[in-house]
Amino acid sequence: MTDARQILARLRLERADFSLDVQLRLPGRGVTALFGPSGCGKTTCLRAIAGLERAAGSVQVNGQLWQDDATGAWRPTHRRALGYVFQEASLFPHLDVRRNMEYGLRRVPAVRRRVSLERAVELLGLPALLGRRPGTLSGGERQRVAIARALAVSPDLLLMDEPLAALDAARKAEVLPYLEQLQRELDIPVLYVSHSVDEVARLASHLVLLQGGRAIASGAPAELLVRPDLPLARGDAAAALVEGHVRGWDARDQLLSIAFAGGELHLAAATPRPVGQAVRVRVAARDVSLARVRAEGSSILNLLPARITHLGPDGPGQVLVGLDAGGTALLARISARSQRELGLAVGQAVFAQVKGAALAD
Ligand SMILES: Nc1ncnc2c1ncn2[C@@H]1O[C@H](COP(=O)(O)OP(=O)(O)OP(=O)(O)O)[C@@H](O)[C@H]1O
Repeated sequence: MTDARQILARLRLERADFSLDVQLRLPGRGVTALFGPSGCGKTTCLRAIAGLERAAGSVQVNGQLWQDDATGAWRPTHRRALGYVFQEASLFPHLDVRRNMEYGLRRVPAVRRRVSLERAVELLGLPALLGRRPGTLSGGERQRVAIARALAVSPDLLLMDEPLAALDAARKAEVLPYLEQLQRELDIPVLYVSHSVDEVARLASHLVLLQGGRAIASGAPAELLVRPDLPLARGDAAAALVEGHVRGWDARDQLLSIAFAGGELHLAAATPRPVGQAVRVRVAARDVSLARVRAEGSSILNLLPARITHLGPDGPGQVLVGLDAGGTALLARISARSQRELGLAVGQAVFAQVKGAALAD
């Protein structure tokens, strides 16, 4: 990584039945998702970076040293320029939305204010809610206030701990576009704890996989999601992330065409998207079948020439197949019988038949 903007953290911490031992080198911009099963240490990592938990090691955020045990440097949490958003918004019930936001601002010197309160209010769509008390807001609205409050302190790093986990699907869908918007509009790096692959696929530009207090992989989501040696590529939820751009929309058939390195994908879509817009498409492994020859007279719209890069068992009677479609990695989950009957082997050219695909955003 040559970019001077980096987040570096070396964190070691021992508990009775848990130990954290990670060395993170993360991009100093964009959204980095910390992903892993319950109890793997995601929250502990975030809290240690914030200085809420005392881990041994060092923390450096885009050139600012927050902790360095080698020199004894330690900035307490209130002197780290960070915003923290929790699963549940912890707002003062007796203050209206504006006062809740102003409360967090008292400690921020005027010279450090890069994001104005008005800007944060506007980015999270809150102008109409400023006079309301938290008790009168929906869960999604409360969480938007919590995010705006964290932004208004002009943080150098925004830490978000499962900010959508307490919301139902409809409220999640309401808040997600705001998270995307603030990512587009503000240049503030975000560490985002999640155990939802959907959120990672949609928001993350970098992904760290944690397991048992260790970082087992760190890299681009599209690469890690399909790595057969990692848990994400296993099981029924496995899906590849295809990065491409909108080529067009067919109004009669309500189909969106997405161009990507391996060809073109057609997705059902009721509304058009601007031509040229960058999009991510999720292609579930179970929605990809394989053929040795180009199928004729098939109802499958998406047929992509690909080469097999990996073959391995994945559960009873199932095989995970890694594919390279013109430089884009895909996964297929097929039956062991099909693999045998088709005589599939690594290196072979096949046609990937994609039955379904969905925009990740
Ligand atoms: N205050 C604490 N005291 C003792 N053990 C703790 C404390 N907080 C967390 N732990 C333990 O440390 C380990 C890591 O917890 P952590 O909350 O970081 O996991 P997580 O990946 O964020 O989990 P989840 O997805 O369930 O929130 C777990 O075994 C947990 O039980």
